Amino acid sequence: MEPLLEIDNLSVSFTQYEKGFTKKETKVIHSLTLSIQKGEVVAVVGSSGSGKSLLAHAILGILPANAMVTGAIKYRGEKLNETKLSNLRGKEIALVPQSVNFLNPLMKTGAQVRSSVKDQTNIKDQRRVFRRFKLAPHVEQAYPFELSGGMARRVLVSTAVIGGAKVIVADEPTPGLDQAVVKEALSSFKELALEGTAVMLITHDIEAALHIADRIAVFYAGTIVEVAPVQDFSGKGAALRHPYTKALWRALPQNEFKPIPGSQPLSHALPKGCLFEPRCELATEQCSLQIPAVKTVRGGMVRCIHAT
Ligand SMILES: Nc1ncnc2c1ncn2[C@@H]1O[C@H](COP(=O)(O)OP(=O)(O)OP(=O)(O)O)[C@@H](O)[C@H]1O
Ligand code: NI
Repeated sequence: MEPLLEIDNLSVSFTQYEKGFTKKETKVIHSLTLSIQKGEVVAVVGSSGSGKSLLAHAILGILPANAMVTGAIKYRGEKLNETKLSNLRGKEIALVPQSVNFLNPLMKTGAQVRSSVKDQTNIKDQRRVFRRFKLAPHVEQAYPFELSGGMARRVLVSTAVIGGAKVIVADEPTPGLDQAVVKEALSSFKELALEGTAVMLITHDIEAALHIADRIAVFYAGTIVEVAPVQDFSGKGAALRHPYTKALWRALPQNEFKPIPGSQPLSHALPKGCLFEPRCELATEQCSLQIPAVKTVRGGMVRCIHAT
Protein backbone atom coordinates (compact mmCIF):
# COMPACT_ATOMS: atom_id res chain seq x y z
CA MET A 1 0.00 0.00 0.00
CA GLU A 2 1.23 3.46 -0.85
CA PRO A 3 1.74 5.71 2.17
CA LEU A 4 -0.48 8.79 2.38
CA LEU A 5 2.23 10.96 3.89
CA GLU A 6 5.96 10.43 3.45
CA ILE A 7 8.74 12.38 5.10
CA ASP A 8 11.97 11.77 3.31
CA ASN A 9 15.33 12.78 4.74
CA LEU A 10 13.96 15.95 6.34
CA SER A 11 16.33 18.37 8.07
CA VAL A 12 15.47 21.69 9.69
CA SER A 13 18.00 24.21 10.89
CA PHE A 14 17.93 27.73 12.20
CA THR A 15 20.32 30.50 11.40
CA GLN A 16 20.86 32.88 14.22
CA TYR A 17 23.15 35.83 14.68
CA GLU A 18 25.27 35.90 17.76
CA LYS A 19 26.94 38.98 19.23
CA GLY A 20 26.19 41.05 16.18
CA PHE A 21 27.74 39.40 13.19
CA THR A 22 28.70 35.78 13.83
CA LYS A 23 26.23 33.57 12.09
CA LYS A 24 25.43 30.29 13.81
CA GLU A 25 23.53 27.41 12.34
CA THR A 26 21.68 25.01 14.64
CA LYS A 27 20.29 21.82 13.18
CA VAL A 28 17.20 20.82 15.14
CA ILE A 29 15.87 18.02 12.91
CA HIS A 30 18.17 15.87 10.85
CA SER A 31 17.74 13.20 8.18
CA LEU A 32 14.30 12.22 9.37
CA THR A 33 12.40 9.59 7.42
CA LEU A 34 8.88 8.42 8.28
CA SER A 35 5.71 7.46 6.44
CA ILE A 36 2.08 7.03 7.44
CA GLN A 37 -0.57 4.92 5.75
CA LYS A 38 -4.24 5.58 5.42
CA GLY A 39 -6.07 4.53 8.60
CA GLU A 40 -2.90 4.26 10.62
CA VAL A 41 -1.91 5.98 13.87
CA VAL A 42 1.82 6.56 14.12
CA ALA A 43 2.94 7.99 17.43
CA VAL A 44 6.07 10.10 17.50
CA VAL A 45 7.47 9.84 20.99
CA GLY A 46 10.31 11.96 22.30
CA SER A 47 11.38 14.06 25.25
CA SER A 48 10.89 17.78 25.59
CA GLY A 49 12.91 19.90 23.21
CA SER A 50 13.72 17.02 20.86
CA GLY A 51 12.08 18.79 17.88
CA LYS A 52 8.63 17.19 17.78
CA SER A 53 6.64 20.40 17.36
CA LEU A 54 9.08 21.60 14.72
CA LEU A 55 8.44 18.37 12.81
CA ALA A 56 4.69 19.07 12.96
CA HIS A 57 5.22 22.64 11.78
CA ALA A 58 7.52 21.47 8.98
CA ILE A 59 4.83 19.09 7.69
CA LEU A 60 2.27 21.89 7.71
CA GLY A 61 4.72 24.39 6.24
CA ILE A 62 4.36 26.84 9.10
CA LEU A 63 7.93 27.06 10.38
CA PRO A 64 9.26 30.51 11.30
CA ALA A 65 10.98 32.47 8.53
CA ASN A 66 14.52 31.83 9.83
CA ALA A 67 14.13 28.05 9.47
CA MET A 68 15.92 26.24 6.65
CA VAL A 69 14.38 23.01 5.39
CA THR A 70 15.90 20.28 3.22
CA GLY A 71 14.50 16.91 2.19
CA ALA A 72 11.02 16.14 0.93
CA ILE A 73 7.49 15.77 2.21
CA LYS A 74 5.16 13.83 -0.07
CA TYR A 75 1.40 13.56 0.00
CA ARG A 76 -0.17 10.76 -2.07
CA GLY A 77 3.22 10.20 -3.68
CA GLU A 78 3.55 13.81 -4.80
CA LYS A 79 6.25 16.08 -3.46
CA LEU A 80 4.79 19.12 -1.75
CA ASN A 81 5.89 22.65 -2.45
CA GLU A 82 4.62 25.85 -0.88
CA THR A 83 1.73 26.34 -3.31
CA LYS A 84 0.51 22.75 -3.08
CA LEU A 85 0.81 22.77 0.68
CA SER A 86 -1.09 26.01 1.11
CA ASN A 87 -3.95 24.44 -0.86
CA LEU A 88 -3.96 21.34 1.35
CA ARG A 89 -3.30 22.94 4.73
CA GLY A 90 -6.32 22.99 7.01
CA LYS A 91 -8.18 20.90 4.44
CA GLU A 92 -6.61 17.56 3.54
CA ILE A 93 -3.69 17.97 5.94
CA ALA A 94 -4.54 19.50 9.29
CA LEU A 95 -2.76 20.29 12.52
CA VAL A 96 -4.07 19.97 16.04
CA PRO A 97 -1.61 22.37 17.70
CA GLN A 98 0.12 21.69 21.00
CA SER A 99 -1.10 24.84 22.69
CA VAL A 100 -4.59 26.29 23.02
CA ASN A 101 -2.87 29.64 22.47
CA PHE A 102 -3.36 28.86 18.78
CA LEU A 103 -7.01 29.83 19.28
CA ASN A 104 -7.86 33.42 18.45
CA PRO A 105 -8.85 34.96 21.81
CA LEU A 106 -11.10 37.54 20.16
CA MET A 107 -13.21 35.19 18.08
CA LYS A 108 -16.16 33.10 19.19
CA THR A 109 -15.39 29.39 18.93
CA GLY A 110 -18.12 28.55 16.40
CA ALA A 111 -16.96 31.22 13.96
CA GLN A 112 -13.38 30.15 14.58
CA VAL A 113 -14.02 26.53 13.68
CA ARG A 114 -15.98 27.61 10.59
CA SER A 115 -13.17 29.92 9.48
CA SER A 116 -11.09 26.92 8.43
CA VAL A 117 -13.55 25.95 5.68
CA LYS A 118 -14.45 27.76 2.48
CA ASP A 119 -18.11 28.27 3.21
CA GLN A 120 -17.99 30.04 6.53
CA THR A 121 -21.74 30.28 6.77
CA ASN A 122 -21.98 26.50 6.93
CA ILE A 123 -23.24 26.18 10.46
CA LYS A 124 -24.52 22.66 9.84
CA ASP A 125 -21.04 21.14 9.49
CA GLN A 126 -19.75 23.04 12.48
CA ARG A 127 -22.65 21.82 14.62
CA ARG A 128 -22.05 18.29 13.39
CA VAL A 129 -18.40 18.31 14.53
CA PHE A 130 -19.35 19.98 17.80
CA ARG A 131 -21.83 17.18 18.49
CA ARG A 132 -19.23 14.63 17.53
CA PHE A 133 -16.69 16.02 19.98
CA LYS A 134 -19.26 16.53 22.72
CA LEU A 135 -19.29 20.30 22.64
CA ALA A 136 -22.67 21.66 23.77
CA PRO A 137 -24.51 23.90 21.28
CA HIS A 138 -23.96 27.07 23.38
CA VAL A 139 -20.18 26.63 23.12
CA GLU A 140 -20.25 28.09 19.60
CA GLN A 141 -21.04 31.49 21.14
CA ALA A 142 -18.26 31.24 23.75
CA TYR A 143 -14.86 32.92 23.58
CA PRO A 144 -11.74 30.78 24.16
CA PHE A 145 -11.20 32.16 27.70
CA GLU A 146 -14.60 30.77 28.69
CA LEU A 147 -13.61 27.21 27.81
CA SER A 148 -12.12 24.56 30.07
CA GLY A 149 -8.83 22.98 28.99
CA GLY A 150 -10.61 19.89 27.72
CA MET A 151 -13.17 21.91 25.77
CA ALA A 152 -10.45 24.03 24.20
CA ARG A 153 -8.67 20.85 23.02
CA ARG A 154 -11.91 19.61 21.50
CA VAL A 155 -12.38 22.92 19.70
CA LEU A 156 -8.88 22.50 18.24
CA VAL A 157 -9.69 18.95 17.11
CA SER A 158 -13.00 20.19 15.61
CA THR A 159 -11.11 22.86 13.66
CA ALA A 160 -8.78 20.20 12.29
CA VAL A 161 -11.46 17.76 11.16
CA ILE A 162 -14.21 20.06 9.85
CA GLY A 163 -12.56 20.27 6.42
CA GLY A 164 -12.48 16.47 6.10
CA ALA A 165 -8.73 16.06 6.69
CA LYS A 166 -7.09 12.90 5.35
CA VAL A 167 -3.93 13.46 7.39
CA ILE A 168 -4.03 14.80 10.94
CA VAL A 169 -0.90 15.84 12.77
CA ALA A 170 -1.80 16.07 16.45
CA ASP A 171 0.78 17.77 18.62
CA GLU A 172 -0.40 16.69 22.04
CA PRO A 173 0.05 18.99 25.00
CA THR A 174 2.66 18.12 27.60
CA PRO A 175 1.66 17.46 31.26
CA GLY A 176 -0.84 19.40 33.26
CA LEU A 177 -3.86 18.06 31.44
CA ASP A 178 -6.49 16.00 33.20
CA GLN A 179 -5.97 12.26 32.47
CA ALA A 180 -9.62 11.80 31.50
CA VAL A 181 -9.30 14.63 28.98
CA VAL A 182 -6.15 13.07 27.54
CA LYS A 183 -7.84 9.69 27.18
CA GLU A 184 -10.85 11.19 25.50
CA ALA A 185 -8.74 13.15 23.01
CA LEU A 186 -6.71 10.05 22.19
CA SER A 187 -9.75 7.91 21.58
CA SER A 188 -11.08 10.50 19.15
CA PHE A 189 -7.88 10.15 17.10
CA LYS A 190 -8.22 6.38 17.08
CA GLU A 191 -11.79 6.77 15.86
CA LEU A 192 -10.69 9.04 13.02
CA ALA A 193 -8.05 6.49 12.00
CA LEU A 194 -10.67 3.75 11.93
CA GLU A 195 -12.56 5.93 9.46
CA GLY A 196 -9.46 6.05 7.23
CA THR A 197 -7.59 9.16 8.37
CA ALA A 198 -3.83 8.92 8.73
CA VAL A 199 -2.89 10.23 12.17
CA MET A 200 0.50 11.35 13.38
CA LEU A 201 0.27 11.64 17.13
CA ILE A 202 3.09 13.61 18.70
CA THR A 203 3.53 12.98 22.38
CA HIS A 204 6.09 12.59 25.15
CA ASP A 205 3.83 9.99 26.76
CA ILE A 206 4.83 6.54 25.55
CA GLU A 207 2.13 4.83 27.61
CA ALA A 208 -0.64 6.89 26.06
CA ALA A 209 0.82 6.13 22.64
CA LEU A 210 0.74 2.40 23.32
CA HIS A 211 -3.04 2.50 23.73
CA ILE A 212 -3.86 3.87 20.31
CA ALA A 213 -0.86 3.67 17.98
CA ASP A 214 -0.17 1.05 15.33
CA ARG A 215 3.49 1.99 15.14
CA ILE A 216 5.69 4.05 17.41
CA ALA A 217 8.46 6.27 16.12
CA VAL A 218 11.06 7.13 18.74
CA PHE A 219 12.53 10.57 18.44
CA TYR A 220 15.91 11.39 19.92
CA ALA A 221 17.79 14.69 19.61
CA GLY A 222 16.07 15.64 16.36
CA THR A 223 15.89 12.37 14.49
CA ILE A 224 13.95 9.12 14.60
CA VAL A 225 16.10 6.29 15.95
CA GLU A 226 13.50 3.53 15.65
CA VAL A 227 10.06 2.85 14.22
CA ALA A 228 8.52 -0.25 15.78
CA PRO A 229 5.11 -1.94 15.68
CA VAL A 230 3.30 -1.29 18.94
CA GLN A 231 3.31 -4.98 19.95
CA ASP A 232 7.12 -4.87 20.22
CA PHE A 233 6.71 -2.81 23.36
CA SER A 234 6.14 -5.71 25.72
CA GLY A 235 7.91 -7.85 28.29
CA LYS A 236 11.49 -6.79 28.79
CA GLY A 237 11.57 -5.09 25.39
CA ALA A 238 13.54 -7.86 23.70
CA ALA A 239 11.75 -7.22 20.38
CA LEU A 240 12.83 -3.57 20.34
CA ARG A 241 15.78 -2.62 18.15
CA HIS A 242 17.48 0.52 19.41
CA PRO A 243 19.28 0.75 22.79
CA TYR A 244 17.52 4.08 23.46
CA THR A 245 14.06 2.59 22.83
CA LYS A 246 14.89 -0.34 25.12
CA ALA A 247 16.13 2.04 27.82
CA LEU A 248 13.03 4.22 27.43
CA TRP A 249 10.81 1.18 27.79
CA ARG A 250 12.68 -0.08 30.87
CA ALA A 251 12.44 3.37 32.45
CA LEU A 252 8.62 3.22 32.61
CA PRO A 253 7.16 2.93 36.13
CA GLN A 254 5.48 -0.41 35.38
CA ASN A 255 8.80 -1.85 34.20
CA GLU A 256 12.12 -1.33 35.98
CA PHE A 257 11.53 2.39 36.58
CA LYS A 258 15.23 2.92 36.00
CA PRO A 259 16.12 6.27 34.45
CA ILE A 260 18.65 6.46 31.63
CA PRO A 261 21.89 8.06 32.89
CA GLY A 262 23.02 11.24 31.17
CA SER A 263 20.95 13.63 29.09
CA GLN A 264 19.98 14.27 25.49
CA PRO A 265 22.63 16.29 23.61
CA LEU A 266 21.74 19.89 22.82
CA SER A 267 21.17 20.82 19.19
CA HIS A 268 24.21 23.10 19.07
CA ALA A 269 26.52 20.44 20.54
CA LEU A 270 25.60 17.22 18.76
CA PRO A 271 28.06 14.32 18.67
CA LYS A 272 29.52 13.55 15.27
CA GLY A 273 28.46 9.92 15.18
CA CYS A 274 25.41 8.19 16.61
CA LEU A 275 23.51 10.74 18.73
CA PHE A 276 22.93 8.21 21.50
CA GLU A 277 26.54 7.01 21.61
CA PRO A 278 27.59 9.03 24.71
CA ARG A 279 24.86 7.28 26.76
CA CYS A 280 24.88 3.87 25.11
CA GLU A 281 25.97 0.66 26.81
CA LEU A 282 26.68 -0.97 23.47
CA ALA A 283 28.79 1.86 22.05
CA THR A 284 31.97 0.92 20.23
CA GLU A 285 34.56 3.08 18.53
CA GLN A 286 32.76 2.84 15.21
CA CYS A 287 29.63 4.45 16.67
CA SER A 288 31.37 7.79 17.13
CA LEU A 289 32.47 8.04 13.49
CA GLN A 290 29.22 8.83 11.70
CA ILE A 291 25.46 8.82 12.14
CA PRO A 292 24.28 5.25 11.47
CA ALA A 293 22.21 4.75 8.32
CA VAL A 294 18.61 3.64 8.53
CA LYS A 295 18.17 -0.12 8.34
CA THR A 296 15.19 -2.41 8.32
CA VAL A 297 15.30 -5.02 11.05
CA ARG A 298 12.48 -7.50 11.72
CA GLY A 299 9.86 -5.31 10.07
CA GLY A 300 10.90 -2.13 11.89
CA MET A 301 13.29 0.69 11.11
CA VAL A 302 16.37 1.45 13.19
CA ARG A 303 19.49 3.64 13.22
CA CYS A 304 22.03 1.58 15.11
CA ILE A 305 24.93 -0.43 13.71
CA HIS A 306 24.54 -2.99 16.52
CA ALA A 307 20.83 -3.67 15.95
CA THR A 308 19.98 -7.20 14.85
N1 LIG B 1 12.47 29.71 16.01
C1 LIG B 1 13.44 28.98 16.56
N2 LIG B 1 14.74 29.36 16.45
C2 LIG B 1 15.74 28.62 16.99
N3 LIG B 1 15.55 27.47 17.67
C3 LIG B 1 14.28 27.04 17.83
C4 LIG B 1 13.16 27.76 17.28
N4 LIG B 1 12.03 27.09 17.59
C5 LIG B 1 12.41 26.00 18.30
N5 LIG B 1 13.76 25.96 18.43
C6 LIG B 1 14.53 24.91 19.15
O1 LIG B 1 14.29 23.64 18.57
C7 LIG B 1 14.26 22.63 19.56
C8 LIG B 1 13.03 21.75 19.40
O2 LIG B 1 11.87 22.44 19.78
P1 LIG B 1 10.40 21.77 19.74
O3 LIG B 1 9.43 22.80 20.21
O4 LIG B 1 10.15 21.18 18.41
O5 LIG B 1 10.53 20.61 20.83
P2 LIG B 1 9.42 19.54 21.29
O6 LIG B 1 10.00 18.20 21.07
O7 LIG B 1 8.12 19.85 20.62
O8 LIG B 1 9.31 19.81 22.85
P3 LIG B 1 8.01 19.72 23.86
O9 LIG B 1 7.82 18.26 24.15
O10 LIG B 1 8.46 20.48 25.06
O11 LIG B 1 6.84 20.34 23.16
C9 LIG B 1 14.34 23.32 20.91
O12 LIG B 1 15.64 23.13 21.41
C10 LIG B 1 14.07 24.77 20.59
O13 LIG B 1 14.81 25.61 21.43
NI1 NI C 1 6.32 20.45 21.28
